[in-house]
Amino acid sequence: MNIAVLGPEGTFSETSLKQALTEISFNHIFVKDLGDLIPMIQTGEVDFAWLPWWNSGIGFLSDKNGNEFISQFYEGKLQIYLDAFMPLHFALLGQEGAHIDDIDTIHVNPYAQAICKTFFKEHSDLKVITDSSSAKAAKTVSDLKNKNIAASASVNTGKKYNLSTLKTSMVAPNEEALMQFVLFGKPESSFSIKPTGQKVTSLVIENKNVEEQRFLENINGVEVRYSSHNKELILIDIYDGSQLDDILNSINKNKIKNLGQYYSQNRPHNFK
Ligand SMILES: O=C(O)C(=O)Cc1ccccc1
Repeated sequence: MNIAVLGPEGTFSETSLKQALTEISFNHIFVKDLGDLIPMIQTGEVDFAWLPWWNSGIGFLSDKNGNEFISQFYEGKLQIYLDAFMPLHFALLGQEGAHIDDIDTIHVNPYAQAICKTFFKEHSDLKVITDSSSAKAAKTVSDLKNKNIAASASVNTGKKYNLSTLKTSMVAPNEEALMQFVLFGKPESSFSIKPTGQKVTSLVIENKNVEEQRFLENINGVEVRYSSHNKELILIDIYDGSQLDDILNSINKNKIKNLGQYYSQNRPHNFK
């Protein structure tokens, strides 16, 4: 089984994929950009791909053109087969011997600035350069060998690229950066794994005429997440035994797309 995932070696995506799929053997194929994952599925180059989908700090993720992946799932023929939640520990990494006060430039993935808001507010003098992934940022900084340039990626990824840790966490305590990754593919793909975790059905609903968008709420035990860019899309995750009728009655549903029923790993309890 081939799974496309964001590279190079050491991305948060790769780490979470390996943690989520310990039971089965698979090959991972690295892509350079998150925007490459959906096309890899559509052209049939791979059957499955692993995508960072939603984050507790920034909501649904978008590609570099600003298109939310949830919109692309809503419009395309894609299904979720599994998901997993993992906290992100962005560390500040630099050359060996560098001191945090030496740093004037930082390489980050496109989402780190929004996720580590407090850090970047407190260090507004830093020049920020965006790379396609945290591991790409670490690799670039390692190759540059300049004591003034740092990267943000995990501590382990720093070790992989011979960088030392200048600060173990760039995520402020009040910014718990929980990331939801999903394994997705075409609806006809077959995938079997021993079920663990919470059984979930995800629906995307076009929600026209909604005045006020909230971020995440729990209505009668049903978790509802709102897309922030595309004001018309909401995601509803239904758990076994939940009351969905009230919600479906309370929204003006034009179209519903079922993204599939799957098992969810490490889903936080406050989602239920
Ligand atoms: O850059 C990485 O390491 C990724 O796996 C992608 C990603 C996207 C958003 C937050 C953290 C990681």
